Amino acid sequence: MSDNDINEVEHLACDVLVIGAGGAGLRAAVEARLAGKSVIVISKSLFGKAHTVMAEGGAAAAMGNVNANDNWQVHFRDTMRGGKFLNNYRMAELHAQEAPDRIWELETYGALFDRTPEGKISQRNFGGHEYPRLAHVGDRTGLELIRTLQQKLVSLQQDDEAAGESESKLQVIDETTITELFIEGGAVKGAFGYRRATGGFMAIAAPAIVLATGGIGRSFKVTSNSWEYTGDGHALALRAGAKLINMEFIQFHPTGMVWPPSVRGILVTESVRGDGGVLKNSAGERFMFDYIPEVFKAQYADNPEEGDRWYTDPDHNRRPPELLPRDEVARAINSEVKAGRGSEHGGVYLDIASRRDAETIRKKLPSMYHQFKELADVDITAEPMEVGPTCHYIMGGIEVDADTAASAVAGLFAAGEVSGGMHGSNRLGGNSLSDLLVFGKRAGEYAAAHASGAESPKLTEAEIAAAAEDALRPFGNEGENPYALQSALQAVNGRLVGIIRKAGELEEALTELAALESRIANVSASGGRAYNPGWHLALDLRNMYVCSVATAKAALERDESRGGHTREDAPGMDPEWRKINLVASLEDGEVRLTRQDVPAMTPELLGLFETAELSKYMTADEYGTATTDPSTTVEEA
Ligand SMILES: Cc1cc2nc3c(=O)[nH]c(=O)nc-3n(C[C@H](O)[C@H](O)[C@H](O)COP(=O)(O)OP(=O)(O)OC[C@H]3O[C@@H](n4cnc5c(N)ncnc54)[C@H](O)[C@@H]3O)c2cc1C
Repeated sequence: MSDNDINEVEHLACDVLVIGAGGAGLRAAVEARLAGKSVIVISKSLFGKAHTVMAEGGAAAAMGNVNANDNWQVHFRDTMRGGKFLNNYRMAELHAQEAPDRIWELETYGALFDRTPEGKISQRNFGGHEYPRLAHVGDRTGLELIRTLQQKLVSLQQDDEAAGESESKLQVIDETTITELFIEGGAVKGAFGYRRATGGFMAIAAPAIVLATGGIGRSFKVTSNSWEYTGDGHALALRAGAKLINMEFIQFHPTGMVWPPSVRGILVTESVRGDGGVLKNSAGERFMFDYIPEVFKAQYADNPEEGDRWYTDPDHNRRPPELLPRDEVARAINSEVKAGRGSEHGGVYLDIASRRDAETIRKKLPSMYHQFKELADVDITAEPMEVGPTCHYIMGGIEVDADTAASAVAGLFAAGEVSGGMHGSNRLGGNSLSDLLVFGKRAGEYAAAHASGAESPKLTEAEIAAAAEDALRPFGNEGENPYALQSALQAVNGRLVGIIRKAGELEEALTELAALESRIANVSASGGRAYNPGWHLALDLRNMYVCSVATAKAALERDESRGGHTREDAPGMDPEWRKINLVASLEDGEVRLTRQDVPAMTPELLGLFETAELSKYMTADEYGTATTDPSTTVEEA
């Protein structure tokens, strides 16, 4: 039997297919199974190996365990401020309201969070959050989250067995990459993929699909993301007819490792700053005090003494500027390095050694301690770390309905990092783990509901054969090596679409990307189909390409600076741009951009902010109708 014999295709079927086994995918799978549906979860990497497992700092939820003043309204306000008011307000509202329940629910599934002295779930400070809000397990929160959700999956499988089912109705297939979605009449009906280990093909019929594939970070060389984050879900959705929004907004986390070169980009958790670490330049100055933007001046300390007092007395002092939202801190580091005040290897210093005792550091930041000791031979209890910005997260993603997580394609849902809107132009730390729990659950629930009313779809041999032919094309090509092409793509993005952008450079990026298009279409793979990472990368490249074009086009169009999009030639936020989402779709294989209104916040939610604050972001006609209720002002709510 030849390699590409159609008879080798495995045929599977389920009610709800979940693509991605990170936090969003697993939470969706649990919900869909609890709703009585048969579920298949597919994961490109090993089961359990997802971004979620790498999450360090914690999950943001206004439980009020450490500061009783916290509540969903304060969390909502922080999230909108962090996103510079471009967020889909309804997603931010649902997220703030439901995150505490999603965390407590994890406890009922068996999660063991760190505790306060009174025995409640402990919560830590993070940038942009007014109160300590991140439920955590040391600096290994994602590991506990994934462990717990996997355990829940196993218990649901055991329930199936106890109920006498011959096979569980919740199946997990790992090391399998989905390369195509099947669409008929504007609705999804299944997916096609290959097993990485054997190269064998698989076709899965399903009336409802949840995309939970994470981000795009591997389109940049310096990134905290791992190999599988190649924008697959974003690209699958585009090709299926769904839309992407806000693709210009990419988060460069301020603190990645910068030395040695082999580990450049690996994340240094924000918890280091949340737990007292400060940023210094080569002159030993705490430079963040020079970078507090006008819109945040009221909330951040303007001197080190007040900033330091805040750690023990947050009710009477303002936060230190090291805890500004990530976009602000990343830009500040970039400016210090550019001004010649950087560290030896092109970053700045992050110092916790002079601020906390060695035992506290080792207890609160065990992974960071080991990471620096083992990878850089630096003892963070005795010396500062060298850090610099690293591509970390994409705020842009599949446009979804806030309540149902449904995309524009019938039966196609999205949750977690692959979806867009929730975080506006910049995500606050900790808001991703809570986002994926809240919207993972919703996606599972509504996908199950969609499947209930749907007929079992049929996949045709012709469409399966076409998907197989596409997947095998690199073996017949005589083009370039996929690794060389990935490097070329990363170089364009890093040089021209990075942390600071200019119109001329973005135009250059689009020209260079266009030149890469045919080279990527002609990428070649050699060898057999079993365990062939070169072939796998060849298939991923077209996804990275289309995401990169969407980002560069939107970054060129948005001539203002906001959150994770900084235009040197258009500094400052423009209130007119705040009203606009840039929406990408695919027409005849080309990425097209359209402008779409950002949904207007309800008067009740506008009323949670003071007019003076809204006036910094919005035009007068937008906030003019806001009635500021004195009982819910920024200080009191
Ligand atoms: C080092 C690090 C630390 C972080 N710390 C925090 C933190 O403390 N708090 C916080 O809120 N956020 C944090 N984040 C961000 C957060 O972890 C991620 O945004 C989040 O986990 C994304 O979850 P997800 O479920 O959307 O996707 P992921 O967890 O990324 O999972 C994606 C899944 O999709 C699969 N997949 C991808 N493509 C395909 C395909 N084609 N076919 C089949 N499967 C596919 C992958 O194999 C994987 O199973 C951190 C991120 C990193 C990198």
